[in-house]
Amino acid sequence: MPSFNSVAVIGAGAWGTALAGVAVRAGRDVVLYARSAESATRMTSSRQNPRLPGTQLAANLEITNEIAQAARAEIILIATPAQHLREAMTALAPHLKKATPVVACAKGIEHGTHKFMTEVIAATAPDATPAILSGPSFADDVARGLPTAVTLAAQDEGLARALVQALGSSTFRPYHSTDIRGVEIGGAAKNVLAIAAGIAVGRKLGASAQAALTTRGFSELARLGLACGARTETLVGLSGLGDLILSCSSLQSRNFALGIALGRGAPPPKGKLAEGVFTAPVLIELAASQNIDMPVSQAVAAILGGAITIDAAIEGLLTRPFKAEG
Ligand SMILES: NC(=O)C1=CN([C@@H]2O[C@H](COP(=O)(O)OP(=O)(O)OC[C@H]3O[C@@H](n4cnc5c(N)ncnc54)[C@H](O)[C@@H]3O)[C@@H](O)[C@H]2O)C=CC1
Ligand SMILES: O=C(CO)COP(=O)(O)O
Repeated sequence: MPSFNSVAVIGAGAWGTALAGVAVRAGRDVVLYARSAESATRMTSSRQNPRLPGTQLAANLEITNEIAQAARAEIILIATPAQHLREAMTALAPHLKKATPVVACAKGIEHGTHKFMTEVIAATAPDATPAILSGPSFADDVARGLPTAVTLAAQDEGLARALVQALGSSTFRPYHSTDIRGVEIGGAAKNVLAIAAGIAVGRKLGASAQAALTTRGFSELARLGLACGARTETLVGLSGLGDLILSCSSLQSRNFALGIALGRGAPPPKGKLAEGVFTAPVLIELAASQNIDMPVSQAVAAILGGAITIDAAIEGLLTRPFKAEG
């Protein structure tokens, strides 16, 4: 099993900064890459990141604006938004050493190409080794050192284990897997379903409806996952059901919070990345291409796209024909 000592995190937003802290806690040499030279300089002197208020950056965390410096690390974690992954990888790829593990930490599916996160990595850096990290984990919780568990998948089980050893600690517990596709489908779909759960809460449909929507949401996530080759144990694990439960029930979730605002007819929270908005149209295109019925995700995509009102979408879901559970 390889052993790794250095980690670079690309993307100095909330999640990238929290993950950089994780790697420091695990005892690695860590560099955090910020795209803007100005924010790299500011973070270096203030030891704060406005995207993660209240978190003191570790004294030994290096912050850089030089992509070539970041590319020298033995492990790369990419924590940009999903739709920015290709751009970040394109800048990084020419500097990477062969076979460097590049771990996708974003949750989404690429517009236009329908590519999952590790597929974008493989397309932009064919000599790198893609992996994925996903699970129920708010950046703020992770940055505060609260206990969290996630799934970390790579095609090669030995590599997945080695990445877990390099990043894991008592408060950040990755479970290793080789089911890359299962991990990335769970992370992408849960954001769309969290918007639906938020809408139900914002519309005051009640706790029972919230539980029913979350469960039926899981059912469609699992249908798509299985059609795409994911394993059941992944779909019911941390990166699937675990993250879905968190995001469909916690006000900390930006996707859930967006749904609540929509349900109330209030303006969406400002300056907050809600990946489900970008994932919804691609997710339903992907589902259609696999002949998979995803009524809840379809309703979210139609609401976000302005094709249907929230009331009409709710009516549509409630009047679907009765059928066997599954
Ligand atoms: N915030 C959270 O609690 C969690 C977020 N995630 C996922 O992580 C991803 C990022 O989310 P956040 O960090 O919360 O968003 P954010 O909006 O706080 O930060 C995104 C960062 O990416 C940077 N960025 C954008 N394009 C870039 C590029 N080409 N090169 C380098 N940096 C670039 C931006 O400058 C910004 O600093 C999303 O896919 C999200 O779903 C996953 C787990 C937890
Ligand atoms: O992915 C997350 C928790 O696992 C963060 O959720 P939001 O992006 O909805 O805030």
